Amino acid sequence: MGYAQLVIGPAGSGKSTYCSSLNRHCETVGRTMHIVNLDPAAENFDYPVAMDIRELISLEDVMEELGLGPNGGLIYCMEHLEENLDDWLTEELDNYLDDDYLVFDCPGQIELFSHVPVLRNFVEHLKRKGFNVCAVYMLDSQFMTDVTKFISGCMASLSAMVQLELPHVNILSKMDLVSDKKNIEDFLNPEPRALLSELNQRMGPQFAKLNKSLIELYTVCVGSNRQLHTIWRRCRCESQGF
Ligand SMILES: Nc1nc2c(ncn2[C@@H]2O[C@H](COP(=O)(O)OP(=O)(O)OP(=O)(O)O)[C@@H](O)[C@H]2O)c(=O)[nH]1
Repeated sequence: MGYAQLVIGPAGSGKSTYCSSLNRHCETVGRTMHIVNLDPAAENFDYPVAMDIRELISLEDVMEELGLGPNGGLIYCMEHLEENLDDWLTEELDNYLDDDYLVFDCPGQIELFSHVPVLRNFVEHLKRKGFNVCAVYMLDSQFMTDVTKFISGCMASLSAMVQLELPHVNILSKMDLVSDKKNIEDFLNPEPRALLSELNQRMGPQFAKLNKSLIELYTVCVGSNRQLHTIWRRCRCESQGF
């Protein structure tokens, strides 16, 4: 059985940087892993690319030939990938042996892990090929600096959990940019009533009922799935000067 991480999260949240850090870490501890680029728009890589969606289709070609914009073009590319799961992906996966560890660096379009079924079907295909898959959700630590951003970050991550139905780990990126780390501690294991009271203070009274429902949802999710809790990461990017 092979193993796979699907690295997802909003655009610019640090997915590629995480893949690169993970690669350096594995090199240091003598473990082998292979990083797959699933972003048809990606250009530069700070890690060795084992498999690349751009060998199948590139965003630039799609935009030029079909006259699509960057977002529509990307969805087109991902749907093309979906159509080629049994051909291109299967052939590529055949190069990997049992026990190999693949890390998929995904595009950041939120549609892919909220409602467009491409990634879900991609995961199903990996599972059929004998891979044990988990999702790694990158969240910019700026989402942990106030209650409204925190709720929005949790909801985006929750939507990926519901859509993909995978073991799911949240990782906070860009911790080096947070000046007040104490503030983040407060959000790592928050008290629902305190969250609600803060939300109500931040928003107009007409949102009180919505706020209550959101916090109830948050409480149910955290209660039933401890994985919603966020693991924070101090990204070690010394080589990039962070
Ligand atoms: N300071 C700091 N910057 C970071 C960190 N991680 C990523 N960045 C920067 O954030 C920007 C986006 O990082 P990427 O790793 O390209 O993010 P991504 O999620 O792969 O981006 P897309 O592929 O466009 O969705 C880059 O300029 C990175 O150098 C971090 O831990 N600290």
